[in-house]
Amino acid sequence: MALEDLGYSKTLEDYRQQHNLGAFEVGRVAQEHKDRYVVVTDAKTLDGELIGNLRYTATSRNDLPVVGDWVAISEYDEGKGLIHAVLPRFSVLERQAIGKYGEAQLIASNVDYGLIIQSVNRDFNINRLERYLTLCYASKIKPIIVVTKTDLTDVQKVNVLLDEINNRIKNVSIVAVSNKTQMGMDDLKKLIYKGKTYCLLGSSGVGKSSLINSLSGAYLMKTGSISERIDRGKHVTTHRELISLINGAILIDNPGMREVGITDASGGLESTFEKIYELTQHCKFSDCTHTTEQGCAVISAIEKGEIEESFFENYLKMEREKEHFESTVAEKRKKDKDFGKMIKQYKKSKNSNRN
Ligand SMILES: Nc1nc2c(ncn2[C@@H]2O[C@H](COP(=O)(O)OP(=O)(O)OP(=O)(O)O)[C@@H](O)[C@H]2O)c(=O)[nH]1
Ligand SMILES: [Zn+2]
Repeated sequence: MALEDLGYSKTLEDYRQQHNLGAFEVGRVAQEHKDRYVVVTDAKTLDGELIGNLRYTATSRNDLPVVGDWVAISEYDEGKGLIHAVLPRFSVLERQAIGKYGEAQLIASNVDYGLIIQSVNRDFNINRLERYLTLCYASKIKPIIVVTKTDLTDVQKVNVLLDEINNRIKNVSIVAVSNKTQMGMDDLKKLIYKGKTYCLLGSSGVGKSSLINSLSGAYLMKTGSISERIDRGKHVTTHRELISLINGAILIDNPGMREVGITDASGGLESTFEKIYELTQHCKFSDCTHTTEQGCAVISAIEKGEIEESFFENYLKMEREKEHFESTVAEKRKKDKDFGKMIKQYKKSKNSNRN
């Protein structure tokens, strides 16, 4: 596959030349295992390992390749490659590291568009939609909202849902589709662009696997809830994380992506809740808490029906979470720093004892 079809760009090629990486091949990381990476180049698929220098100079796991990364690689043996460098990322998707609150873990990089999926039935939840939206904005991923399973309800109900989304969420494309009847799929396909990378965000069972099948034009994914799959006693046969879509686009679907929640969303909230940020500029008091103050522009907008109260409540909830997350990150950094200091002190005293 040509590198451009995998999403390779002139910016990356310029970087490669400027950093004397021209002697190596370039490829895109399609899978990440413990110490090995499956890398796709224009000619073949390589089983890549990191050169020692890359491993030892990495200051954190985030300096190591993730799915979606572009890397400089050389083939040293049939099908085996050495990864020399990770090219700059234009977007990263991260999530809170499991069991380590306040720490982010990279899931994928260089994603252009995030398809935020919700189904019209019980999954539909506008607050959660804003959560995924914020995650996209924080990750520099352009969001597209996809409402699935429209065949399960009537057109009017779908329109009510679409109105509800349109009232709260501005400047984002919204498409309603059915994987079953393929209704609306042509509209969605118009938003799938050549050489661009997509990811799917949404709860379990909303139809992500079915959508991959619809958008790849192939039966790549077994669908059905986890229990359905266990009943059938079968799992997805081939493990793919970098998937070719119609129109020459790419989709990243790795296990981490399916569990993504919200991590450090600073920056993202300003975009999702732009209207509220605008209003707060007009509050009478600069330290307004927007709860009981006279002259609060937010309260007044809610009273006038200009914004929904639930929209504001979701904003407050997410702001609080963000603050909590940021404070745990700060605490963790401080702890690490204190620990570093302690080690230094210990070494110093050991040295002076020796003298
Ligand atoms: N009626 C209807 N059913 C759908 C549609 N899309 C998916 N389904 C069904 O919903 C169930 C879940 O679909 P999946 O595509 O496996 O959902 P998923 O989001 O990939 O689920 P996880 O793998 O658990 O994350 C399956 O039984 C599908 O057949 C749709 O548009 N209409
Ligand atoms: Zn206020």
